[in-house]
Amino acid sequence: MHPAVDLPEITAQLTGVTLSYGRQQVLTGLDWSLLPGQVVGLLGRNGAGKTSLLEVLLGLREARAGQVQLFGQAACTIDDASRARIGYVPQQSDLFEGFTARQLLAYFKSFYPRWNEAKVEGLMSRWDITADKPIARLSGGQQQRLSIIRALAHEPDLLVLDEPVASLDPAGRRDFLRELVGQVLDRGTTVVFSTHILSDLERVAFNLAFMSEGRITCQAPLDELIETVRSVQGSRPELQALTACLEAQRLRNHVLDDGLERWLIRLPAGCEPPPSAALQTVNIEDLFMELT
Ligand SMILES: Nc1ncnc2c1ncn2[C@@H]1O[C@H](COP(=O)(O)OP(=O)(O)OP(=O)(O)O)[C@@H](O)[C@H]1O
Repeated sequence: MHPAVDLPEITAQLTGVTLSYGRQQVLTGLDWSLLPGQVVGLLGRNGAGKTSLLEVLLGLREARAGQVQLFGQAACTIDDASRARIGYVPQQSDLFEGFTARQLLAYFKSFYPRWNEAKVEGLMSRWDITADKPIARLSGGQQQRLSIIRALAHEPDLLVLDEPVASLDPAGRRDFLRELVGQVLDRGTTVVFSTHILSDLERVAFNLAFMSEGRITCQAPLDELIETVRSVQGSRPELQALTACLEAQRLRNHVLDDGLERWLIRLPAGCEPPPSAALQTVNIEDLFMELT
């Protein structure tokens, strides 16, 4: 008999998730898992379904089919103690505009067993948010920062951010990313956030999850993708033979005007293809264009 192994609890697990709005199918049998301490940048074109996916993940929207588990419970019926382990910054800020920042934070503090006042005070002063001004009179970027502070304050185990940096200036984005990384290193928080700003992802070398046609089509650390994904051109039989010989996985293929094809392939770890294979390296923008 094997000794019992203490496996870490999976933060979130989605299996065969399907979601439609009327006749429009947005999630199509999507599988995804998030592990403790993972920082995942969710990438997809406008309208790909990122917000819908994050809402389903959090149990805010019910999938038509499939299973969504959060901390080992069904996401739609999660208990209060587990819900308190989640921090969420939605794309549309839901701050109460009549409140001041101080009133808003005091209100939310009352819901959580854990609340890091020192972190709140530190971020409020570093991010230049006036505590006693009505939220409606803060700028869009300041409101977004306040929303991020609110989500970080109770030290969540899962932090979900839907385009959190959209209205932040470059200095604000850099500071936010530093805070995010600090959060993960200090507490092992699982973080998932959607973004269109690829340079921010390059700075932190997160895991990237690419969304296309209602599914997560590829997820891996950025540096691993840069190391292993290649573009190659040739006739279909040549490319078939090459990928078989290298034991590579085909991620995408395009038929070119001259009858040749261009394939995006993923090499197995440690594979060193011969120079004659003429493989081209790719960058993060190529990955976005090809995989979303
Ligand atoms: N409440 C809704 N009712 C009907 N259709 C919706 C609803 N919410 C989203 N959609 C549609 O579902 C699709 C996916 O939308 P979603 O907002 O999830 O995409 P997204 O990837 O977050 O987009 P973006 O990058 O532009 O924010 C879109 O075609 C959108 O029009």
